[in-house]
Amino acid sequence: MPVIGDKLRVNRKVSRVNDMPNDLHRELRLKDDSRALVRCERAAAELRYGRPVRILDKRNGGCLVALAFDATSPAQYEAFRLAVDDRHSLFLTAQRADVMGLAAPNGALVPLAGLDFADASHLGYLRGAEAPTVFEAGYPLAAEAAQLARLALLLPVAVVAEIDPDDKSFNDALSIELGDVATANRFGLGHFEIIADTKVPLAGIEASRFVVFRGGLNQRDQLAIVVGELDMSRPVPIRVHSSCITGDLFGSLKCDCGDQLRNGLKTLEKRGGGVMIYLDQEGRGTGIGAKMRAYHMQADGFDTVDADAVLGFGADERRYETAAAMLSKLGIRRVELLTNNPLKIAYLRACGVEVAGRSPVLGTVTPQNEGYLRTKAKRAGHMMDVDRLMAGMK
Ligand SMILES: Nc1nc2c(ncn2[C@@H]2O[C@H](COP(=O)(O)OP(=O)(O)OP(=O)(O)O)[C@@H](O)[C@H]2O)c(=O)[nH]1
Ligand SMILES: [Zn+2]
Repeated sequence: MPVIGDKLRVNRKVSRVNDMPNDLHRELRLKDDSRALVRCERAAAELRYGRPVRILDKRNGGCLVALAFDATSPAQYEAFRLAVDDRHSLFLTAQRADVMGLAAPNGALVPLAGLDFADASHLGYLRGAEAPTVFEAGYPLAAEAAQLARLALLLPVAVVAEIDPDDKSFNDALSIELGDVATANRFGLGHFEIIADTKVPLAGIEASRFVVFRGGLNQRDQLAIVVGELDMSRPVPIRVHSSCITGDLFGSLKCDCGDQLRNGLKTLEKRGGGVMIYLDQEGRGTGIGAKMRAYHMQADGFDTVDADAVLGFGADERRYETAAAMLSKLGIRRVELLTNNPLKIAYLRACGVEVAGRSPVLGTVTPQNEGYLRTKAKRAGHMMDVDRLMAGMK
């Protein structure tokens, strides 16, 4: 791959730009969409440190100041409460509101006046919280705050207060604009460069290369493992796998991910060639922290979907623009997808990938993962017959 060549080209460009200061400024200026992306990334970092962020509705002149409750300390909560004169509310997603018995399809805003940090925690994400008697329907600025928290891999629960856009008390808070998170998601996931393409022989699969992509949201590096030779004249066998640290790496018995990863690679090898796209989407896009909190509830009998809903998440928070962009960069248009998940097929198609066929990819049923597999089949429509799998094991 011409990675070193690419680097040289970039260096030549930089030195040319250095000779011409005006062009340098033009090169470094951000375009509108990437401005939204960078605003979101910076603001997400602020939220993770428990700092407030302003969300502006430029069209209607509104302004909301928000904290991600998940990353807020009691002291930060108290400072915020004082700064907004107790006019703060907790924004809960529609899923969390539903768990609490509130009919709020756009999410719910629960006034927090008089409630302390522990009360707010109960309302925000803990189990068995009593439904509040007073709440308002959510609105887009508040929902944007929760989406930004989600982007920061925090629970989608925001402490919010409306302020006058000219209010100076939050002057040093970073601002995003309404709609920025959607723009960031759209724009941020489609732009990739291959920065390395290196042979890494795997046990039993010696002909494999690790291709590293850079770009997208947070400029996070993403990985494709190319097995054997790709035959582009036919649909290319592809596994799009979301990371599961517990299963892929440590052999957790609670899911089938590790088996699917290894069986998927074996299948690609048997077919003579294919690609494993390994996406940085731990816990169906909720992050390892939320996934472990959800596991904690599963130990008490919640299934995987209900546990995620308690934390405010939808049944599947993943996105596949990244996978589509990686496939396109590899020159792959038509694929045979190794999956049991009908939604994954639908999402990839919606992102422009031509899914010409599907093959199942299965793992072993264990006493610890049986419930999880049944839930996948029952609630997410996975094409997998758990009883047959178990009968086959006997
Ligand atoms: N939130 C949450 N995520 C989980 C749980 N168990 C596994 N996961 C995540 O679920 C995802 C599974 O990803 P995949 O194997 O790509 O996809 P899939 O939806 O099972 O579909 P297949 O293509 O048929 O395997 C990974 O991101 C895991 O980390 C759980 O109990 N809760
Ligand atoms: Zn797993």
